Amino acid sequence: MEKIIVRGGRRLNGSVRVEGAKNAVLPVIAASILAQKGTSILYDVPALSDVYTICEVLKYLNVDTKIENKSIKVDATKTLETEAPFEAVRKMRASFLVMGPLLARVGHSRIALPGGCAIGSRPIDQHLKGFEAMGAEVTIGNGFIEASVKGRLKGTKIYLDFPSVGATENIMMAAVLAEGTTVMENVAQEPEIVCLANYLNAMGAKVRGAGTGTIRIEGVKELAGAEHTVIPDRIEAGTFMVGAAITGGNVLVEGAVSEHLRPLIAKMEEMGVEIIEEANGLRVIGPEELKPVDLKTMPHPGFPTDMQSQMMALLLQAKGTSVITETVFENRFMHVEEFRRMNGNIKIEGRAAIIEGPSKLQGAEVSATDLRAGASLILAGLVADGYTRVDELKHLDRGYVEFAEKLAALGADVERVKVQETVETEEQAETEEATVVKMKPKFA
Ligand SMILES: CC(=O)N[C@H]1[C@@H](OP(=O)(O)OP(=O)(O)OC[C@H]2O[C@@H](n3ccc(=O)[nH]c3=O)[C@H](O)[C@@H]2O)O[C@H](CO)[C@@H](O)[C@@H]1O
Ligand SMILES: C=C(OP(=O)(O)O)C(=O)O
Repeated sequence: MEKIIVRGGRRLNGSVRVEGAKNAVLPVIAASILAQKGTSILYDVPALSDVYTICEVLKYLNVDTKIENKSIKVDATKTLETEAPFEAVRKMRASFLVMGPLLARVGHSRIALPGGCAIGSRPIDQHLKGFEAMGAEVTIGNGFIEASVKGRLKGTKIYLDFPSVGATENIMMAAVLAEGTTVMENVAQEPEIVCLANYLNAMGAKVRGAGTGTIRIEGVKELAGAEHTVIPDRIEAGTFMVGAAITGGNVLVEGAVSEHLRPLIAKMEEMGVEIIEEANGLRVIGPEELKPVDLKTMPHPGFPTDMQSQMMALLLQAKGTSVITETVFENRFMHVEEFRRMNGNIKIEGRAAIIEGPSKLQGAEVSATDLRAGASLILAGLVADGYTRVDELKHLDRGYVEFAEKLAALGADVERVKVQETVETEEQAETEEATVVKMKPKFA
């Protein structure tokens, strides 16, 4: 079993470069399926387990991918398969994003139902509503969702009940090859949507309005592979910004785009954190004392749910009471129990978490309940007394490249180790200690 072990007490100093965004690269790789001719080359691709997972899904669909040095070549010119089995979809819900492109290009797709996940039930009704509105017939059975259309999908007007990021992306990818014009309303406005639209347009699509509440797509007959650079990861950037703030450090987060981080910057400044825009990123300087704030997670440009647990770690260090309300996911407070193990003073009331600070955090054995929780527990460990050991790193590896190594380069006392649990009998337990072997992360 692997763990990250942190010893609290060091300030972060120096600079760190953010990777390409996980939540942008996954839909972009899925969109590559739409290219009937030519090869796509994507740049600034992060070495995350999720990227390998989506490439595995593409392999089932007979799409070739080749990862090389932060770039990836995607060739979708062979005859496509249209079925993605559960073993491909279970690791990552974003695998479902292949449905829109398949439906658009070959008129059929059968994808295993993604199933539940640590942060809530996460239905896909809005994706399906969009496909059906464009003329697809959707059936659900035996753990699969099957969608098919005779001929091409038809452009239409679609109003989403909620600005779902995944539904906006999936429907947008379906609509680019539809006959006629599709107008999507109440859509997600996240920077990752704009990144996807730019890639689709580079492939020959006609998408307008991405980044606003209404997207208008004129369907085209064919798309070709294109080159595209993935935007910087605003959540990884935000995580390091919190790292600087929580330790009272001074860190330049290279590649952080202030426009993408407005809600986080606003809240951190309210807390007394100094954030300076520099030519190549954002400099974050932690104050001696942090002020409490209230925040509510919302679709972009509201406060991102993917930064909720990191902000909770920070608010545990603020002097006074803060309230975080989670409105995007129904069950995204699993990390609270883990923070409590570290002596964090947090109460849950429905969708709100009430945080009393400053909590004198103590190192403890904790589990990453999801990928952001993993990062947040490590952040809390940076200021806790003694050693914090975080396990379930498979979640962390979905969203962070070399997280421990990057923190160590900023001066944190942190390392990733492999713990070989060799203890088999009680007798052995008295004589043998678990062996700790330092190792590089799996996806470096
Ligand atoms: C790979 C990726 O980009 N993941 C991000 C994406 O996830 P994802 O695309 O899954 O998130 P959505 O925006 O779709 O989900 C937001 C909310 O809408 C609900 N919903 C969604 C679709 C649907 O058909 N029906 C429905 O009810 C979900 O259950 C959830 O409560 O956006 C989330 C919200 O910013 C982020 O936390 C995730 O990191
Ligand atoms: C919830 C997240 O991702 P996913 O939608 O891939 O589970 C996340 O990135 O925090």
